[in-house]
Amino acid sequence: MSSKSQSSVLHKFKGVIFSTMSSEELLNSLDSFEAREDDVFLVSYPKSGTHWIAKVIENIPNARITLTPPIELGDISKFEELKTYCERRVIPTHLSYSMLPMNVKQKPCKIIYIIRNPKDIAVSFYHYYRDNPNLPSIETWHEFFELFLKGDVVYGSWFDHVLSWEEHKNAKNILIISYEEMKKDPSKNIKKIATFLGLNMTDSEINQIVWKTSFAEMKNNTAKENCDPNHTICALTSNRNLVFRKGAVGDWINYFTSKQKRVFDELFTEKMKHSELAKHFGDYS
Ligand SMILES: Nc1ncnc2c1ncn2[C@@H]1O[C@H](COP(=O)(O)OS(=O)(=O)O)[C@@H](OP(=O)(O)O)[C@H]1O
Repeated sequence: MSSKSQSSVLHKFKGVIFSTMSSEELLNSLDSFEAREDDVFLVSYPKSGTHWIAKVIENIPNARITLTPPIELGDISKFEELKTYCERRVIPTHLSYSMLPMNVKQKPCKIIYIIRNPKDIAVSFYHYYRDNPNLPSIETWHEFFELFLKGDVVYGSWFDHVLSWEEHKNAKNILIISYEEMKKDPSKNIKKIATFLGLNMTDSEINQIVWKTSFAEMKNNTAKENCDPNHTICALTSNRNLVFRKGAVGDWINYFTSKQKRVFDELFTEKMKHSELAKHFGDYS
């Protein structure tokens, strides 16, 4: 760590590290959030592709939705702010299942859980930590790898996050979307998302969304959207330039040493041995 200490920008809530952009008061009050039956929660561990899926949903014709800022970003006034949205709310969050407001679990709110190969997440997260003034400074990939492995990063351990969703993966109101499957067949997955939300689309509308939400197109539009506070769906920065880095599958190979790969794979095999969600990564892990 250099210029900033961990404690100046981070704090712990229920054993999990959060940025001070999520106030303790807000986190303590999550259970007082009033969910609406038609709310859609867009849930992910950081760097799993949240902005991508949000953009897909925003572009579905006649969806009549409003993308809100993350539920855990800000202070206690957040819940009042969320009440002001009249349209169907799409609410992003990086919270694990156990931290999700009670009310969301009691209502038939729809939940889209996005998953991604954790090695690519680690690399994406490393760059994000390194360049984000709202997070502690990280000197090297090696340093970040050790923190990621121990879960000593914002939102905690990737393993704990995914496993918290594992037993809910077959619930009727939960849709699992994988980054790798989105990359392989965006049309199929965009259709899956629309159908899950009860919306129909023609093939030509789907093709339009594939184009509008391609990595190149989204990266090109960041300059425009950076100035628009309505496009802040990231809980850790409002600077979208930090979000659109490479958009590739398998970039981990350029960072992991063979020893790091072995250590990570051993931990993965041990922690994820009963996980069906892990199968979504196919050959990429
Ligand atoms: N359209 C599209 N296609 C492919 N990949 C995309 C797309 N949009 C975002 N990304 C990549 O997703 C990574 C960021 O994930 P999140 O949006 O979840 O980030 S955040 O946690 O909300 O900040 C980050 O991954 P890396 O490039 O590997 O760092 C983004 O580049």
